Amino acid sequence: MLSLSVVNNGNDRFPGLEDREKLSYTEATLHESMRLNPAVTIGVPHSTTCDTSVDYWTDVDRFDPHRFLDSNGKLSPKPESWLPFSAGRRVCLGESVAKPELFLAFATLLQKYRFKLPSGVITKFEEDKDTYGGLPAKYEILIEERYK
Ligand code: HEM
Repeated sequence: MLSLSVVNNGNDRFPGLEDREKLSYTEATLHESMRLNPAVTIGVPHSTTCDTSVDYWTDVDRFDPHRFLDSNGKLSPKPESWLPFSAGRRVCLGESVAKPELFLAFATLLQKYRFKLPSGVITKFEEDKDTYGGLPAKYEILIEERYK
């Protein structure tokens, strides 16, 4: 598995789409984030879709990017129960645009910054009940520059 620091190669370039296949863990992390907190709600509570159903995933509420990787650390084929872009007639027409864009933004942020939890802060993966659209509940994070 290649790390973002290898892609960084002395901080002289941003991650590109050519790195996508090599950065399987980064891609798997995005998949897992979208499984638990999809960016688009589809008119039914996310808890009723198979992305978060105990019938389709082991330890369904645990954040674990490894569920999208094979034994060699490569990205596995997309599971049928992974549906942040929906499926069938109403499938998202922008999936092939959104996924590479998300990869570039996420990989660039992770390459430049280190994201940490301040001591004593606990992550909250449940939805913020005060906002519409399934946004995650608010909690503090620390962001540090990796290279100065
Ligand atoms: C992370 C980003 C995105 C996610 C998670 C997402 C997810 C979805 C979902 C779940 C639906 C189905 C909604 C429903 O059935 O009610 C949908 C529909 C759609 N999406 Fe996206 N989307 C994303 C980005 C985009 C982008 C960037 C575009 C355009 C370039 C796009 C274009 C569309 C269109 C046109 C539909 C309607 C398809 C139809 O009903 O015929 N989406 N999207």
